[in-house]
Amino acid sequence: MIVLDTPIDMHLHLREGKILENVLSHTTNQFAAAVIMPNLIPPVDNKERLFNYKEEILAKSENFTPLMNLFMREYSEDELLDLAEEIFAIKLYPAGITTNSENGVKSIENIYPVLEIMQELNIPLSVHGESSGFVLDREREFKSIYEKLARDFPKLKIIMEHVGTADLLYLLDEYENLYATITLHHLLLTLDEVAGGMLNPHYFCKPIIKTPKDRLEIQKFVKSGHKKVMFGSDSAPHTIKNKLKGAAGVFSAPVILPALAEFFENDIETFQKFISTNAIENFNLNIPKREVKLIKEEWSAPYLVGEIKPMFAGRKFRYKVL
Ligand SMILES: NC(=O)N[C@@H](CC(=O)O)C(=O)O
Ligand SMILES: [Zn+2]
Ligand SMILES: [Zn+2]
Repeated sequence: MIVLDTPIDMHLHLREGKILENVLSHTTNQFAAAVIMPNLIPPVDNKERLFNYKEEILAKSENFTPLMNLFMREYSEDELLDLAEEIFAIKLYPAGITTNSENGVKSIENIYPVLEIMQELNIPLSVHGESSGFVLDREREFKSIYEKLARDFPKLKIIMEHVGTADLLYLLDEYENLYATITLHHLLLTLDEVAGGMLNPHYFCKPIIKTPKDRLEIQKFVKSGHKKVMFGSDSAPHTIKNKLKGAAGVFSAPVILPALAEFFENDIETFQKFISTNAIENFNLNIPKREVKLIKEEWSAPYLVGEIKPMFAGRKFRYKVL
């Protein structure tokens, strides 16, 4: 049996209404807490929307702590003073770069005053780091922006979300204030699973899953137990209908712990760091303790959750969440 202490998903999309109802238990079965992304329509970028969204999640879950993120815009100091205790971080989406990011940031300079205040108030910055260049180069092209942000705001904790390009990981040891989340799909898949055979739209996401070399480096960082590397699923449900229209996002929530248990087999200590301890220590998180257990028993991933097709649909795993 594997016993995990207080697993945390540091990057999660739950949506609202019916989709939220369908997907939420797949996360709360496995995680004590999750960082909830704010890219709804309209975005979660004010107190009322934040409170209502958190309420909706709490009303439909038990023993689960949603750590709320705000959608980046030009906030005033008063707004942030009021909200600082209510949020985990503020999420920066470059405008138009991913799902529901049309209201995102057009020029990073515009939000420098906000970043200044966040640094003062100790509010972390979460970033979807992609340029608008060639699809495989977008994360690499964002590297200099991460470096500039890290230098200009040395006390601001900056999370490079869903890192899929090895080059970004090397920044972790160069800049004290940079952190990274890693998804299940960037850890286990390559572009071959997306487009190497029959096109698999269910594995299409931003940033796009990259090369075997990137995957190998990501796996090395994760296996090393690097303190600044944290699990963030970026589980991003879209209905099959929308996936077939080209929506970006992998719905991985149902299979996370069984898949990671196989990946980490025999190294539960590193599994524990990646899935919880690193995040708790990096961000001084205070989450009610909850143990999650896996037993060594064959388990099949669901084919369908509502109208959403999960990652590894129907695949057999050697571990089952109790
Ligand atoms: N990762 C994705 O491809 N999609 C996410 C947005 C995001 O995290 O960029 C979504 O909300 O669907
Ligand atoms: Zn993103
Ligand atoms: Zn995301």
